[in-house]
Amino acid sequence: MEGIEEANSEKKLNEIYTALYITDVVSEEVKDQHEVRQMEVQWKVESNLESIEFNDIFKARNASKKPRTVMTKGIAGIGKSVAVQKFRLDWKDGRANKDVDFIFLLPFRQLNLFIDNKISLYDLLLTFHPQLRGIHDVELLNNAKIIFILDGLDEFKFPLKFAGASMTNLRNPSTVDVLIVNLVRATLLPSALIWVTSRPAAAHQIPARYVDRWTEIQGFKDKEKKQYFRNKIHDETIAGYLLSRIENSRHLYIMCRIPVFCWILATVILKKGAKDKDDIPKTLTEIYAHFLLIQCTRKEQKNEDYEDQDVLKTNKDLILKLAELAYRQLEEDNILFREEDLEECRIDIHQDLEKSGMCREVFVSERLFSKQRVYCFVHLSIQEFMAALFVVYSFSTGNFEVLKSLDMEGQTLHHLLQSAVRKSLQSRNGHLDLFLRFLLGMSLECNQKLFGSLLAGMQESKESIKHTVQYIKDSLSKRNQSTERCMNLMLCLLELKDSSLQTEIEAYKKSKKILSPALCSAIAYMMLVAEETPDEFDMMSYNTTDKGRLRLVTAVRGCKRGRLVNCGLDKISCKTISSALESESCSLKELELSCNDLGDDGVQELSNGLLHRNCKLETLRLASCNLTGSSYKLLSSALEQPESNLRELDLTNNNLTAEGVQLLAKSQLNKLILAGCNLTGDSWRLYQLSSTSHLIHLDLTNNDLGEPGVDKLSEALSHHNCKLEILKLSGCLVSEKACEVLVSVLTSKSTCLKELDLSYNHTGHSGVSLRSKLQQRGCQVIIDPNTEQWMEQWMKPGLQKYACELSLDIYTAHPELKLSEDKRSVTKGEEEMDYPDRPQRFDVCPQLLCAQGLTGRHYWEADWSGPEVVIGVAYESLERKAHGASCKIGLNTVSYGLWCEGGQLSVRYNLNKTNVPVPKFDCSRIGLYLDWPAGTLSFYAVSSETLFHLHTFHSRVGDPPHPGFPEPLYPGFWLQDGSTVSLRQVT
Ligand SMILES: Nc1ncnc2c1ncn2[C@@H]1O[C@H](COP(=O)(O)OP(=O)(O)OP(=O)(O)O)[C@@H](O)[C@H]1O
Repeated sequence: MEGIEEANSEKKLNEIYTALYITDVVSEEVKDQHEVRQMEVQWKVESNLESIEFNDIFKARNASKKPRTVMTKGIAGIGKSVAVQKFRLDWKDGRANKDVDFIFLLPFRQLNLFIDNKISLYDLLLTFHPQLRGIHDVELLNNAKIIFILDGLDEFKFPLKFAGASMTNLRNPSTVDVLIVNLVRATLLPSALIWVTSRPAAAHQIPARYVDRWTEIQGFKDKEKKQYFRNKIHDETIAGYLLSRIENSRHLYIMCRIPVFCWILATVILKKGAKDKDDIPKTLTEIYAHFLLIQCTRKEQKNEDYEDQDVLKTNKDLILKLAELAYRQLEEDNILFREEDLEECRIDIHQDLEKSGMCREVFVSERLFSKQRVYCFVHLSIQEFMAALFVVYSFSTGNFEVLKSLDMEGQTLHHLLQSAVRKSLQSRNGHLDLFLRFLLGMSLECNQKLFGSLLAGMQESKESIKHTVQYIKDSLSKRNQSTERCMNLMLCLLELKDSSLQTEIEAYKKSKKILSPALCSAIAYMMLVAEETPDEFDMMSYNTTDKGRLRLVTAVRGCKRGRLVNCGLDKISCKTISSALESESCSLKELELSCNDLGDDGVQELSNGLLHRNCKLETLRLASCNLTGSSYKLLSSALEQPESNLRELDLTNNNLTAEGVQLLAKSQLNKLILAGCNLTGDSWRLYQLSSTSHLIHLDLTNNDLGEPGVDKLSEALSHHNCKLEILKLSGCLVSEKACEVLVSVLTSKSTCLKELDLSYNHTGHSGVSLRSKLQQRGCQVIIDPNTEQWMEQWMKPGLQKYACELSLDIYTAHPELKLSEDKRSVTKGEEEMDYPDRPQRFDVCPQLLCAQGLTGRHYWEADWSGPEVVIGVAYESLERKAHGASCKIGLNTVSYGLWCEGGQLSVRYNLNKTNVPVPKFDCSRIGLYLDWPAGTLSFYAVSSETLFHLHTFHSRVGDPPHPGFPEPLYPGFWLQDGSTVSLRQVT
């Protein structure tokens, strides 16, 4: 086979070798983070993971010490064996690793053959490298610089037991598994370097403590995919056509990162190219079926047109014998066969193998050992394909005897497929995953046609396919399924051309069931490979845990609008998002990351993507993300890029410094939201901001600008550059006097302004006058009723202006909650109060609500003491009589809560729990700010007059401009025994 068999000719290997993308830092300790990135690279290999030159695999990186043992993982056919051969060849040709004395390549598939005998490491090396015979002094090996390459751990049939006794002597015989264990744990040849390769599911057989570096082969990047096909298909037209077809199909495009798949596809296309280029096979089964036909015609009908059915008829016997061999050996987990194995399947080594005009290339003889010949299929995936063919054929001819090991519970196709799914799920190393995909593919009527008379006996199968699809979906929902298994099951559905997949993903969204992290990985992957993806991806519509959400992040690159609000995103998620932004094919234009504690580290990661020339983002929302000064520096450098597309930025509820404002002033933004950013009248840069020629919409809601601020803004508004059309100064301490300044500026010259929001200020008569004057010029001015009552209230600084009067509602109080006379304080004791039964009373949960259902903007504070309390809000529909999560504040979709317990604080909504950073001061006073129309609820720890932002929830039930909460919200509390909560008078 190309790259392996023919590469016995080294020239061939140098010719066909196309650069592989190998990445670092895939340690088991960061497995979760890795899985996210793993999917990321599966989508498009152009991720921001650093790549490694494989010849440098043993070099120290980032000041760490040189690794002794390197594990390289990679899925089937990704190029592990080719990579290690090229590594050895480059060394042999003096192109790399010149200081190394010996490289010993020991493929596990061949090591299997030694398992029955005891052999010393020295003799084992002699068997593989007879040239060593001249070296009698074993000490020489001990002192030499040696690299052992142990290729294909997944193909080793025997467990590696690392707890066994050590051996140190090269000449002492032992079983080959013991030799490997001692090499890896450095008791044998401690100074030798070890490179192990494996398919992912089997890599864990070497404990993480013995592995110094984890790497992964990710396959071909885009450039290399193209290069591979151009090298392989010399006809420019066919190559160009194939590449454009691949680029148009997400599924094919993703598959083509896998070299073996490229090879098979190229072989098929080369043969079909002249004949039938409009019909590019798409699923794995289709492609391998075509490949089989081509292999069969290689010898006898080179370059001649052939009829598929004739080929199958002529070669039926041999195909079936090979298929039987493939299946029998797969059952045993065998990939190398001896002559007796072939004879058992009636394969005549001389005739059939010689003849293999039909299948010659499917076999390779490895005459490694003088006494025995061993064979294998040219690639394991072809054995997996042939094995599936044997199973389907046997089933179609009613030969159930040979299918005994599948433990079928009946004799229908559904029973067959179901037992195959079950078996593959039980497999320890995933060795039946690909087999299963082929088996399912072959059970489709449309694919059976490809096999003509071979599968003529198959019955109508639609019902069975329906049952099987359901069985796979049920298996996917099981909580203990690993990511790899889930992924394979999803790919099985693709192979079955199951059109309900998208509907299924929608059903997962609506389902009350908690989606496991593994299922989330699979869902994200499927969203990426789906030919049609939704315009919007809203993370909160999936019912899962933080871990699940981290896995879902990858899906963001497949849509135009990504909403990842309140998702507990961290630095790693930002890296994933960033690499999406860098990708040429990512169409993300709107990204909402509000209410995640990203901090400066998160923005640092994000800025790589924002700075990238491929970034197409137009809108970025980072409200309540705890950003500080350095975040603004990073953001502004991204915004200043001439090619930046970003036009809308929301920084609501972050602490924005004057320097931050100055930085943003240089941007090309059209819309900037700086609500609640702690700006004051002294933030003199405001002038700069509003006089930039790009800005059309500026929202400064809830900043204490006062007169000095309005003065500066007025100056900006009179600037000839100012193009502002919407200006929001709601809750900005705009007094009547300050408003007069606005009147004089805005009425003295022409203005672009179309909307001016002056609500929650005391603008008095000037406000009324401004409104009528600007109305005539086509500008809408929003002001509050001009009443004395509110005058004082709206001119209070900060959130105090929204202070509201609350009282505890005794009719909702649990019987063990004792209220104070003034209904502003509550304590949980053990004694039951004599409260009358009420439908609104909490019977089980020690909880109560306030009497006021809030809409509009409101601020209130509560003091708490005791072991544990929950402070939050709930809709009236919160359950009162039930046990469990449906009635407790914060554990369902109808309430939000801050849990205060000992020194810890966490916020909860439904399944989401986010620990919030605890400030240094005592957190016994909590402030809550509800902006009901905007759909935000913020929690603060209050110390003297300072508010420390803890967390903001964002409800986006409706679409802008009315995004807020759907119903009034009632403040409420849950108390543990001995705890007290008191509502404070906010002045
Ligand atoms: N770098 C490469 N350049 C060109 N072709 C490649 C490259 N790597 C792999 N191939 C093609 O893919 C085939 C499979 O590669 P290889 O056997 O190395 O995969 P593998 O990762 O070892 O797979 P498995 O886990 O199934 O053993 C090769 O025979 C060759 O045709």
